[in-house]
Amino acid sequence: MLDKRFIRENPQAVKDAVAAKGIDLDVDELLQLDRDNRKLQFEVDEAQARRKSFAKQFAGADAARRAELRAEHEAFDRQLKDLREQLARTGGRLSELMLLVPGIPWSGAPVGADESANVVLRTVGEPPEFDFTPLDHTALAEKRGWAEFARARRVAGERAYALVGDMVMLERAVHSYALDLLRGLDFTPVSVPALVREEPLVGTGMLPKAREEIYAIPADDLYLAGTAEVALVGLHAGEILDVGRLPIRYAGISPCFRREIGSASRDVRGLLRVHQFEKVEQFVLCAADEAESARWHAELLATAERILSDLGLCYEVVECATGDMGVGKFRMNDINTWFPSLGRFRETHSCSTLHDWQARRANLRYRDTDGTVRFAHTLNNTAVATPRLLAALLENFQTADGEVRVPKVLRPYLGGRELI
Ligand SMILES: Nc1ncnc2c1ncn2[C@@H]1O[C@H](COS(=O)(=O)NC(=O)[C@@H](N)CO)[C@@H](O)[C@H]1O
Repeated sequence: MLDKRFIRENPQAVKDAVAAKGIDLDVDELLQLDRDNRKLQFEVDEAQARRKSFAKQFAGADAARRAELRAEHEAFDRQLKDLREQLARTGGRLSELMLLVPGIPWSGAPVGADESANVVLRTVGEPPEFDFTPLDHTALAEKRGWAEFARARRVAGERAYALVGDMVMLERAVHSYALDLLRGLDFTPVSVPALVREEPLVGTGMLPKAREEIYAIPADDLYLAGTAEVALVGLHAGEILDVGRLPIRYAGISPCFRREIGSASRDVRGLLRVHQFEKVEQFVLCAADEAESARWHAELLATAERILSDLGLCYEVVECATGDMGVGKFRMNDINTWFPSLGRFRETHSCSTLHDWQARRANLRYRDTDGTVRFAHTLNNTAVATPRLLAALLENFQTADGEVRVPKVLRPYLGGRELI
């Protein structure tokens, strides 16, 4: 959400963002609704003031005059009721459109309709060379009995999987390593609900836009969140935080659920695109200062790069285009990791700066040193998301006889084993 005053004063900037992000929103309709809404609000306020004067006139009037005043009063009340109904309709429509307004993308974002316009900023490490024909992660996991696909699908339908044996231990090792690393950076681990109400989904920007991607549980008016980011944004919603508590840094952990309607035919095999997965999420809530947000964006990105470098994986950092970054983003960098079976890089991390776009929706505020109450800035990035990252580890570190070399940083979590 943007500030209405900003939209009134910068209509072209908002229209440019709408076009660059491919949003279906008529900014002129919104501005007209805003004018109508303010005019109606003024008329209602004025009418209510006039209504108060009736009581005084009534008190000093004789019987005949009172009868006249009563008739006027009834006509007047009908008119006020009608005004209030118009105001409610206009206000409701305006609130709907305000939720569609995109965040203004930063000037360095490539302008383009989708990820094909993304620009690779740097590639780090080298794709592994094999002196044998490497297996893809699905074949390797099945060969080693590390995953159940067919049986899991009998239980949970398409894209379901079960991790078995050492794959479970590897997943926990990856998460524990990421959590320990984040704790060392003063991020507080928080295990958050994946069962959430509608408000934090609206606050994060997942609703109204991506409703068809979210599992809903209408019997309880609940939803399954696709990322811990939702609960982390919602955690302090409605509070006014003391500026001394900022920046709030959370390492959020939760299962993540996604219907993947938009990708129905893609990655239907294996562990790359599933309906339920586990993620450690980097989340920052900081003061409303662009330099502060830029600093945290760089830190969150560097931490994800450090994780991939520590794991020994080859990756590229990408500047996301306006049409790929999503409605609320100011800036988004993806990190794509090398997958030998694909012979290309696939996204494993996504780092975003949102300035106060989420905070306005979620009512996330803080009291500044001068006493001013401001909307905060929020940022997020993946630390690790499994099983997609496990698939990368299996494929990149497999040996000719189907074992997997354990990255040094994970060995302490796997009883010191160098091979699984
Ligand atoms: N359907 C899925 N199956 C497996 N992994 C997924 C799926 N969707 C996303 N991921 C993993 O989760 C990471 C983050 O997802 S994201 O939507 O890009 N971004 C977020 O959720 C942000 N909150 C940052 O984590 C992705 O980079 C990918 O590694």
